[in-house]
Amino acid sequence: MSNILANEQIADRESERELLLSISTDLAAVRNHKELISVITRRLKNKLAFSHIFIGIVNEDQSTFSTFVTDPDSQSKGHPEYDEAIRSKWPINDGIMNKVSASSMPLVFNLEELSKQPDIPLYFKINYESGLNQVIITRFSKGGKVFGFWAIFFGGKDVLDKAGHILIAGLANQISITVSNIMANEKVISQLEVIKRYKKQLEEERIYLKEEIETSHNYSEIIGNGPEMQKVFRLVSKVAPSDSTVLILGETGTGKELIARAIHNNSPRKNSLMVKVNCATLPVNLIESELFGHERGSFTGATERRIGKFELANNGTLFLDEIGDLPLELQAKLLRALQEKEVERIGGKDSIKVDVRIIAATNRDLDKETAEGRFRSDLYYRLNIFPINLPPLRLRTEDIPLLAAHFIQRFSKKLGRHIDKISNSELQELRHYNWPGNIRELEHLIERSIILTTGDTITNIPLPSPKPKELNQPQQYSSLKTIDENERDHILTMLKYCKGKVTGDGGAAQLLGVPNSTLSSKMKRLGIKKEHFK
Ligand SMILES: Nc1ncnc2c1ncn2[C@@H]1O[C@H](COP(=O)(O)OP(=O)(O)OP(=O)(O)O)[C@@H](O)[C@H]1O
Repeated sequence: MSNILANEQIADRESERELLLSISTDLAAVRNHKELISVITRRLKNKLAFSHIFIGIVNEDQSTFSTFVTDPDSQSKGHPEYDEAIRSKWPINDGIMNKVSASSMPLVFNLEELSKQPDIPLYFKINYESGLNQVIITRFSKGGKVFGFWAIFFGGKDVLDKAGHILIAGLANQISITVSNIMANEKVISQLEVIKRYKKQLEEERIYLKEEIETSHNYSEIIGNGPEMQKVFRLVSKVAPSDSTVLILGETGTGKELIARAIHNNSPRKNSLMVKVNCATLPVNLIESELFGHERGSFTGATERRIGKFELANNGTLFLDEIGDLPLELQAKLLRALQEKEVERIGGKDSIKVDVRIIAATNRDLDKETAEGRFRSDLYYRLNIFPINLPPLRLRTEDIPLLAAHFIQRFSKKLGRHIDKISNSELQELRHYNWPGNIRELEHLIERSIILTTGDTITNIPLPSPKPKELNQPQQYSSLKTIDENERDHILTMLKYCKGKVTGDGGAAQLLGVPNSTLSSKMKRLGIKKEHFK
């Protein structure tokens, strides 16, 4: 008789060993939660006759645990509190899990008895209320640290003998290895996601830089032989080697960005980036994110984390173009960043140290803007450390022949033409024109002339013609007026001359050599309305 028992026990152990061996092969192939639950239910449900299983993982706080997987066919699924139960975080120190944590063997609990406790965790309560009677819970541990739990719920009572407990302990060991592999796998996947996001961001930055190089660096030659520009060049060479903040002032198209690049390229920061931010073209919240960056989800539309131009310019130069147009609420934030030399991304918690040289530019009269409360005086003082005034082209007509030759050479090469001269009479015309759009206007006019010219000499420059008398008189620009006032007067003169035509052929935007949108925004800013010029 005892021999028969011994034989049966030997046979049972054999079959358990086989089960452990074969399930370990299946578990080794598991990659995710779904496959894990599928192997456990497929291989063990009949053998152990359980009703429901649950695997929980200890959270980073080490004092709570959360669901890792549950049996999708559990009979407790219909319970009204089931969803809440599997979504919650549970304290380990609940009188049950802390006991399991301390035991190397599975522990058995009677759900009916547990349910009599006033503070029974919801998870046990709903399983009891769903008709389950017993739960066997085993800890998962690694390197002496408990990192999860495996709970097996049964409908009957006293369903497992000692051998069953030993089998569960053995299985728990194998399942814990699989769970830990899945967690490691998920960590790698999420890190890969982060790397992918960084890669995307770097790609965006690369595109930004490429565009910047294509649009600006090719045009880095600065022409200017006359005394006005020579004075500017002397200032540039004095200030470039230092880290001083520079404020470049001048009308539109006078070459402020070109000078900013020259300062950067002649500074010790030349091997890092000069990053440009146009403070006039973006709405407030976008400029803030443009300058300081944002964390993912910090505002609607912030689907990715993005670094700001301050960070991008670290160790280099930040060129704040149209600084006079920066909204007041951002002026305070900019001032703080300049003073503290650190920035905070929108939605971020930490400050990031930045080492950035600032060059700012504007065509506004900042003295007036400050006096009228549109520009913070403290920010103005902070920026106005080394001002450089760029003269308008009408005050340095001696540079016109060289500039014209420079642009003729550039555009005939670009357009594949062989034009290398301009007739004397046309050159005289250029010298007498008033250049409201300054060098940019000259640049555009020469490009247009090259397209229209058939021989090798430009004989006709499509200057606004017949030129309105007043446009040929530089003295109309009063040095007593502010840049804005002069600009307003000039735009009005042009609009009147064009009989109120703002855009299109022969319209004021074309004659001023600026895009339609630029003229419209200038008119808005300077308060120019239809009734003023019609
Ligand atoms: N001294 C110069 N020599 C050669 N090209 C110049 C010079 N100054 C300006 N330019 C050219 O004129 C155009 C306008 O210059 P830039 O964009 O630097 O002007 P800006 O003052 O920054 O204008 P805005 O105020 O409208 O931004 C550019 O294409 C630039 O290359």
